[in-house]
Amino acid sequence: MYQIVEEAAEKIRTMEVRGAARIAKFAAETLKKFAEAVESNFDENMNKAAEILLNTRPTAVSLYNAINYVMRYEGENDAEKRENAVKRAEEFIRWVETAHERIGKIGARRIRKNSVVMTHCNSSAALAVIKEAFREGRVAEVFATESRPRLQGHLTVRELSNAGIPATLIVDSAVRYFIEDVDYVVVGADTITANGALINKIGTSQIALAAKEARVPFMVAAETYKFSPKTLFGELVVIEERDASEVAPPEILSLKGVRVRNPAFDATPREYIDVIITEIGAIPPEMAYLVIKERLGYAVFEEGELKISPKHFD
Ligand SMILES: O=P(O)(O)OC[C@H]1O[C@H](OP(=O)(O)O)[C@H](O)[C@@H]1O
Repeated sequence: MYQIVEEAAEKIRTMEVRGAARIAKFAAETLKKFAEAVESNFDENMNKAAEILLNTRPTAVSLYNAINYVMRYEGENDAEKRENAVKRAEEFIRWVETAHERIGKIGARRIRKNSVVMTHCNSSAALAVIKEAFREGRVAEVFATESRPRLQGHLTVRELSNAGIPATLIVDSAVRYFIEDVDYVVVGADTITANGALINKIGTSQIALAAKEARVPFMVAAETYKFSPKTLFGELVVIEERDASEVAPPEILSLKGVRVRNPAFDATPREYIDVIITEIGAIPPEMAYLVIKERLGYAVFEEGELKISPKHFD
């Protein structure tokens, strides 16, 4: 029974399944399958499964929000709890599936005709905006960064090519070189904190700096389940540091006195962000607190532990 969960966790850890939205949806799908398979001790088994999924990648709060949403199931007995958990998992999956279309439409409106857009990594939310803007004649060309070390930029240019959108792939260090040719930066999010900071793929904050200097608007596309309720209570976002072997070959890793570091994400303060495009509207980063409160539900401390009861609006 735990095989479903262990295998899913491994796929998230190794990034076979990646991207903040995809891992969240995948976790909800996995919990749904697991709930359907649990025969007894529903609470105990579900808690264990949730824990295994949670301990895969620490940074994207979408994973936490997905698991938390499903785990707030209710019921008098195991059968009722199962039914409710499955229902909640399906609700969360629908939330993921419907958000992009709205984000695409809202985000596209912010982009003027024939613009050049720069994006980083591979974000399904940012691509939703770019693709819709292209359909409306607003995007003419896209600069996509390579996004070392995992090269998600290759996925992005492949996707752009499939959509017929002219794309230029650049190395991450060429961002400032090309920023003058760009009208907008559009990136995704792994987490938005209560104070409106963006946690996204390593290198995002450097792009934000270059964009600010060149007065290029910096837009973030983020579904509301990327907002972090935990940060409202002072918890800091854990930045995942991945294995050094993703960055350098063995002959470098074995050099005496040399350390190789591989943080996967960085933080961009809200001052660098013009707007966050969510499925409920284009909001300033200063409004993150309200999104967390209104959209993700209330949070309370119970026996010293933070408990969050997510709500969902259609
Ligand atoms: O949810 P969507 O918009 O698809 O992606 C959001 C973010 O998730 C990715 O992380 P990783 O590649 O899983 O480390 C990137 O940082 C990307 O910007």
